Amino acid sequence: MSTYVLGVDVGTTSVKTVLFETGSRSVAASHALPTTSDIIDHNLIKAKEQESGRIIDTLNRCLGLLPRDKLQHVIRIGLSGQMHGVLFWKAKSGSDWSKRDFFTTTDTSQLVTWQDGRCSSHFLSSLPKPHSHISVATGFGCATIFWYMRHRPEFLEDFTVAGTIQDYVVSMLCGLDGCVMTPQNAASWGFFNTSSNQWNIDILKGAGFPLHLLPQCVPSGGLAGQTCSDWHGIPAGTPVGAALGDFQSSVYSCMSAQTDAVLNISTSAQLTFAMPADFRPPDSPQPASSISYFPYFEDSYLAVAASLNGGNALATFVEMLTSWMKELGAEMSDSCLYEKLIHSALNQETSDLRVSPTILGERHDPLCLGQVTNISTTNLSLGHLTRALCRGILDNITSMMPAERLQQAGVRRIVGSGSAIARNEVLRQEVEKAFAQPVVYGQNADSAVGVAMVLCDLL
Ligand SMILES: Nc1ncnc2c1ncn2[C@@H]1O[C@H](COP(=O)(O)OP(=O)(O)O)[C@@H](O)[C@H]1O
Ligand SMILES: O=C(CO)[C@@H](O)[C@H](O)[C@H](O)[C@H](O)COP(=O)(O)O
Repeated sequence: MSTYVLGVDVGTTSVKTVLFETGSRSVAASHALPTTSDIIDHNLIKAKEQESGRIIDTLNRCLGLLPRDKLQHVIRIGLSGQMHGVLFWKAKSGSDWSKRDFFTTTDTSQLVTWQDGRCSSHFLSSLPKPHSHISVATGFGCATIFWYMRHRPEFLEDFTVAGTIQDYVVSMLCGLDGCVMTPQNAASWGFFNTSSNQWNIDILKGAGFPLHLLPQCVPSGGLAGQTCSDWHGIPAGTPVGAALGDFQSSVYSCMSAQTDAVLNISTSAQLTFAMPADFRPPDSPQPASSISYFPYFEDSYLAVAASLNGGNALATFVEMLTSWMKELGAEMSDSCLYEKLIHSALNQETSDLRVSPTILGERHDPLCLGQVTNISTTNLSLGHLTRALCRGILDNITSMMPAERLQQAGVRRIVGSGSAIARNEVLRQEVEKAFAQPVVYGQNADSAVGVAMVLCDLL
C-alpha cells in the first residue's frame, strides 16, 4: 500500500499542496490556488497585510482538491510558507474545528507580510542593535511587533501568541497552546542568533518588547506535534513537522549538488548557493550588503541575494494595466493579460528600453525605487516593456549576487524554480541570457515539494 507525505506551501500569492509518495519519492498529486487575500488599507501608508481567514479558506479548498483516498494514507505533514511576516492569535481560540474535518480562523489578526513597508529607516534605527548577523528590515516579524508596541499597543493586548502564517497552521493542526518556530523562520523575524539558536532575550527585554509573543524554537526538520483531529481525511495523530521557510524548502527541492545555485522567482526572488559546511556567519549585521546568510539545516547556511522584487513586479504591471483599462472602459482577466504580455514579448527578442523593477526598494537599499529609462519613440510597445521588465528583474538580482561571486563559490549550474519562472517563457529566456552557467529547471510547486521531501527524509 502506498503512503504519502503531504507538503503545503503558504506563499504570498498562492497556496500549493502536494502528495509526495514515499516509496517512489515522486509527486502523486498537486494543486495551487491564489489566495487573493491582499488588504487594501488606505489609512496605513506602505502597509502590506493579508486576510488570514482567506488564506486558510484557500488552504481548505486546495486540500479539498487532492484525492481523498490518498489523503487517508498520509503519514506525515510538512508546511512551509512566506517568511518574515507575523500574525497574532489567542491561545486556545485561534481556530474553529466545528465544521467537520477542517478548521477556519477565529481570534486571529491579519497577516502583516514581508512586503510591509511601515517601518521607516528612521524607525528601524531607533530599535536596539540585534546580536545577530542578520540586520532587521521592515516586514520582519520583530520589527512589526516593535511598530505595534510603539504605535498601537492596544492592538497587541488582544492576542497572546504570534508566528508566521505557516507556524499558525502548524499550531492549529497540533492543537498547541503556543507557537513553535524553526531557526529558518525565526532568523527571518530578526533579533535571533543563529549560532546559539536563541532569541536576543536580554536586548528585547531591555527595549520593553512583549517577550511572551516570541515562539519557542525547535530544530529545522524536527516535528512540532501530531494532528489533534482528522483533517481533510488525514487521520488524527499524524506527525506534523515544525514549519520551514519557503526559501529553504524550494532550495531543498532542487539543489542536488554543492556546485548548484538556485534562482527562485515566485512573488519575490532569491539567488542562492550553499556555503561550505564549516562556514560561520559574521558576528554583527551588515545592512549595506546585498548578500545575506540564512540558516539551512543543522549548522549550514545559504548565501542569498533575496530580492523583494520578483514576480510581484510583473503582477504590479498587470494590476496597473487592469486599472488603466478599467478607467478606459475595457476589461480583461489577469490570466488573459499575462498570456498576451508574454506572447508580445516573445515576439520582441531584445529591447533597448531599461526597466529597473525595484518598486519595493531592496533591504540593503530601501530608498532605491524603480525606474524606466532610455525611452524612445520606438520602444514603447507592450512587447518592449514586458521584455525590458523581465530583463530588469534578472539584472537586479544578478547585480545583488554578481557573476564573480558565483564563480568564486564554484557554481557550475543554475537551477531555476518558482512559478513566475515556470509560467513565463520570457522570464526563462532572460534567465538563460543572464548567466554564463547552464540553466536547468526544478519542479513545479517547489517549496511544497521541498518540505514534503524533508519530512520524507526523516522517515
Ligand atoms: N497567469 C500567469 N501567467 C504567468 N505568470 C503568472 C500568472 N499568474 C501569476 N504569475 C506570476 O507568478 C507569481 C506568483 O507566483 P507564486 O508561486 O504563486 O507565488 P508565491 O509562492 O509567492 O505564493 C506572480 O507574482 C506572477 O509574477
Ligand atoms: O526574503 C527572503 C529571505 O530573506 C525570501 O527568501 C523569503 O522567502 C520571502 O521574503 C518570502 O518568504 C516570500 O516568498 P514568496 O511568497 O515570494 O515565495
